[in-house]
Amino acid sequence: MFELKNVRVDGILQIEQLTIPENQFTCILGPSGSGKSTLLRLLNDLSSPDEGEIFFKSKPVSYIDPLQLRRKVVMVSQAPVIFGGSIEDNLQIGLSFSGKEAVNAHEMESLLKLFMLDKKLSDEAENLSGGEKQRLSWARAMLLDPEVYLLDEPTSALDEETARTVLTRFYEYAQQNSKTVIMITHSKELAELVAEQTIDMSQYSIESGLS
Ligand SMILES: Nc1ncnc2c1ncn2[C@@H]1O[C@H](COP(=O)(O)OP(=O)(O)OP(=O)(O)O)[C@@H](O)[C@H]1O
Repeated sequence: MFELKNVRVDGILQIEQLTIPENQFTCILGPSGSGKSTLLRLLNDLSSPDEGEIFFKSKPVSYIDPLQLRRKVVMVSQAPVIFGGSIEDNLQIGLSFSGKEAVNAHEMESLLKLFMLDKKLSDEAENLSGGEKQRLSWARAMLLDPEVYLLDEPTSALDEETARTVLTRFYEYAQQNSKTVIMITHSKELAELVAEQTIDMSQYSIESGLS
């Protein structure tokens, strides 16, 4: 699904060749500062390499309209993005940004259940805890039904049990719907739970001392 060739981000990353397969769950592991988020941002053109090329479905990312690319390749960032208003507003806003039709309350409630969010759609999103906001942000991405999910430590603010349950459910959804998932995690245990392959960033990090 993605191929990186001779990619260099000055002072951060040097990747001669890396392939990330379609319809699989890939986990990115590596020490803090090793360039995991930088790699993820390259994949949906939120940043560009100083050298080299990234291909999405054999097409150079630099030739694809960034908005079109980001409809197919959706990022759930480390710090959840929450808008003013209710939980429902926060779920629908992603759809309206991308010109998609609104979903009904039943669909949104099922999603809250999947993410173990015991809240009403009318509740204020700003009042949610950090871990709840993280899951709301993730749920919003799911409504967009992208081909690829880029997840930057989506369970970092969750307790171990909730992280395992939510991730297992998401894994099952991804399997059933042939989604490609690329997830950064610091947890080897979570990676073992869901990863079909792992990328160890130490080998690509210019800060060689990190490995
Ligand atoms: N826009 C930027 N300009 C300059 N340096 C940057 C920029 N973004 C990231 N860096 C640096 O690049 C290195 C890699 O950062 P990155 O966020 O990709 O690491 P990471 O592996 O995701 O770290 P963590 O696990 O702590 O989130 C860090 O040293 C960071 O300070």
